[in-house]
Amino acid sequence: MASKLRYDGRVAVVTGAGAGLGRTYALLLAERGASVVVNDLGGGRHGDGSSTKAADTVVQEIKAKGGKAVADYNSVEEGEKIIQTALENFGRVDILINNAGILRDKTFARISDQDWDLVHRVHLKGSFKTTQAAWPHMRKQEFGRVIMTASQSGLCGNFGQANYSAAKYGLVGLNNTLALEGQKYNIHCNTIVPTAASRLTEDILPPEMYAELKPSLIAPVVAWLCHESCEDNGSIIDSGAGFAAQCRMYRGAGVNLRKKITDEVSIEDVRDSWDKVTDMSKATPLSSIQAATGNLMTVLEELKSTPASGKVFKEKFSYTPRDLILYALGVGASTKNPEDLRFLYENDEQFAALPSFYIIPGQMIGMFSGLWDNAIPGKAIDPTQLLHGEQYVEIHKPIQTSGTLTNECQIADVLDKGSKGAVILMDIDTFDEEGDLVAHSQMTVFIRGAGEFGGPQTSSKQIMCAERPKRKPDASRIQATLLDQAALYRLSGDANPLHIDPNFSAMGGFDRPILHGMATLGFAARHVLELYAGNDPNLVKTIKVRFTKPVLPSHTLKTDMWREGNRIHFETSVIETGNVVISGAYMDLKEVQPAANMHKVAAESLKCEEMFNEMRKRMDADPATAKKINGVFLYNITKNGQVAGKWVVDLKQCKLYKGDAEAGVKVDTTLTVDDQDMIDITTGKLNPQVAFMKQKLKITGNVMLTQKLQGLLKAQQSKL
Ligand SMILES: CCCCCCC[C@@H](O)CC(=O)SCCNC(=O)CCNC(=O)[C@H](O)C(C)(C)COP(=O)(O)OP(=O)(O)OC[C@H]1O[C@@H](n2cnc3c(N)ncnc32)[C@H](O)[C@@H]1OP(=O)(O)O
Repeated sequence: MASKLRYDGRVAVVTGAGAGLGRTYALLLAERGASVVVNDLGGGRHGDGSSTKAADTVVQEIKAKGGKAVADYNSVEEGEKIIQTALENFGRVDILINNAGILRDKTFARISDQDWDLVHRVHLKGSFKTTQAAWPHMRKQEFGRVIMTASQSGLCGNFGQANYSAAKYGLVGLNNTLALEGQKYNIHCNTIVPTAASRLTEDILPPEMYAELKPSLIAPVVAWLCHESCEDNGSIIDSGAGFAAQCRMYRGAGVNLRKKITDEVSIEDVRDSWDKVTDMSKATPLSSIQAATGNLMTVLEELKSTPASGKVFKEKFSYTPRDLILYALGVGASTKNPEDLRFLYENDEQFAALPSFYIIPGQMIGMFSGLWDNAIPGKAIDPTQLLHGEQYVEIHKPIQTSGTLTNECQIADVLDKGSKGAVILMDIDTFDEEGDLVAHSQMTVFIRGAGEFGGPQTSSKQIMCAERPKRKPDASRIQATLLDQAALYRLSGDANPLHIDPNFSAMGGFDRPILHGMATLGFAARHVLELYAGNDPNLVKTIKVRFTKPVLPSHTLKTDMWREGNRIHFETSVIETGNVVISGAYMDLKEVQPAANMHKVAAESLKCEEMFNEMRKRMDADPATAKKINGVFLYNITKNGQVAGKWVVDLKQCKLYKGDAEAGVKVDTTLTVDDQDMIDITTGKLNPQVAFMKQKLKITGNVMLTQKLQGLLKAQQSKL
């Protein structure tokens, strides 16, 4: 067996050592060689009276066993006198066990000032006075072991002991700080939380338990804490009945009540986060004040680099009929379709906003609110790498044709798409002047190269696209965009230079400025509206799209549609490239109203596409002929002579462009396409527009006709 721990040469002061725990400590330490000051005022357990008997008896006991001890009868409130006794009798003080205590139990309402003060004076002030008197001697000798005596009544509370609990918990605080201040002088301060049979507990604990709570089962724990080889400092040890355990203050993982460093905290924020505030499942010990406050520093640092998620930005957006008309023009509404007058003419009986216009008020606010600053932790947003990723809108109430709307925008989430980029989800609620919700939108912005910041890859807040049916489209609509489509669209508020400035778009990696995603969406949504909602904006409930490839102004858009109940799935591609540019898209309608001319519109679109495809096939099959021909104009002329569509077919590149010279294609000939048939201009039967174009562009050269075109031409010629 290892040698017994000894305290030879050590001088121990034990307060309240006349009975109970104090007496047992004194006896044990003396037995192991310490010289002991047995302090006891000899009063009652309520702090009344005094007598020398208690201390004297213990001193005699010690001496009878051959130990060294001296009695002290001072009150701990005069702790300096007790320490003086140690110095005078033994020349030093090494160990101080602050054990003396009294009770003045009363329910809180009945505690008098005297009850309160007396308990505090004995426990808290007494420990302070005695320890402070010993402190300089311990510092000087660079050794000290101090014990505070707390209680479960302090740690947990106990009915009828408010004064005692407060004093006992106060001793824990005193212990914590003395442990820090004494450390460098090898003064260790620890706290015992005893549950023992003593005169303080004899009528509090049940008799069967009282018998088991012998002070002698706790004394070794205290003695160990007082030994020079014990390195604990600041520990709080709960002990009783031969059991001992460290107690600690723990703190839960907690929650940041603010979303951004500039935010304030509201009472509602606290209420809404309360579950997280009080969750102790991931609690860790509060080991030091540095660790505790250091954690707050970490929280602050995180806040500084946290996206503005959660912060609501409010701003107003005013518009007039002019804005609705300009927007409609920007997304391809045209007077050539009389049905479109309701979006283009303020005196039209049904004049209204296009459904996709409901996105505009919020999008503009979102773009300029500064909400994006710091959106991606640790990354600055490079505007040249920013692309509109997805868009959702849910229309709740029709807007007037002019007015002021209020938008509330907030970042819903920021997603990490690894090496591809970051995705910012922004939610926007738009309210009218009556405070009614007009629309809820979600705008998704893709920032290329801004990923890998450790964020989530997906979000439950993202409104998802829907997969289209696998069958062939139920209907399709083709419409060419203008070369100046982006220049026109940007007048609706999105002045992003990506859509107009060649230098800026080059920095973004594009050959020339690209079309706004919202312009493409506007075209596609109009196509669906026209074919499935009778061009009635009031039938539209929701629109959702994903922009999958950029569109260039002058590209020809083809929107394929699939009806599934009141949901119209759609997908938009660019005829010239074959690229799908909008996917996973849908429009939910209150009810479906197929266009009266749907069959015709769809057939017309398909005819154009078919023609184009035939030409491409022919080009592939006959490259020799193809070499001789640069381009062909295609005109879609309605019965009343209006040009409903015009394209340049670049036969070299096998691409179809919006039909004017700026597309950069040398045109060899022009074909006009009637609603039904086609006319070869070489017959001389030119309509005025084609003649003008031919003259203007000085068209000469070969005509290349597909077999189908030749057939149609023959039929037409025979009619003529
Ligand atoms: C403050 C200012 C606010 C500004 C708001 C907008 C302002 C406007 O002026 C800007 C515009 O209008 S830009 C024009 C319209 N948009 C476009 O042209 C973008 C077209 N899309 C693309 O080029 C690619 O899809 C591309 C590049 C976006 C992604 O393609 P890839 O890099 O090849 O990525 P991919 O491998 O397909 O997918 C990687 C992960 O990202 C998700 N994802 C893909 N496309 C997305 C899109 N469009 N939107 C949202 N998420 C998209 C994928 O699902 C994938 O995620 P996961 O790995 O989790 O499956």
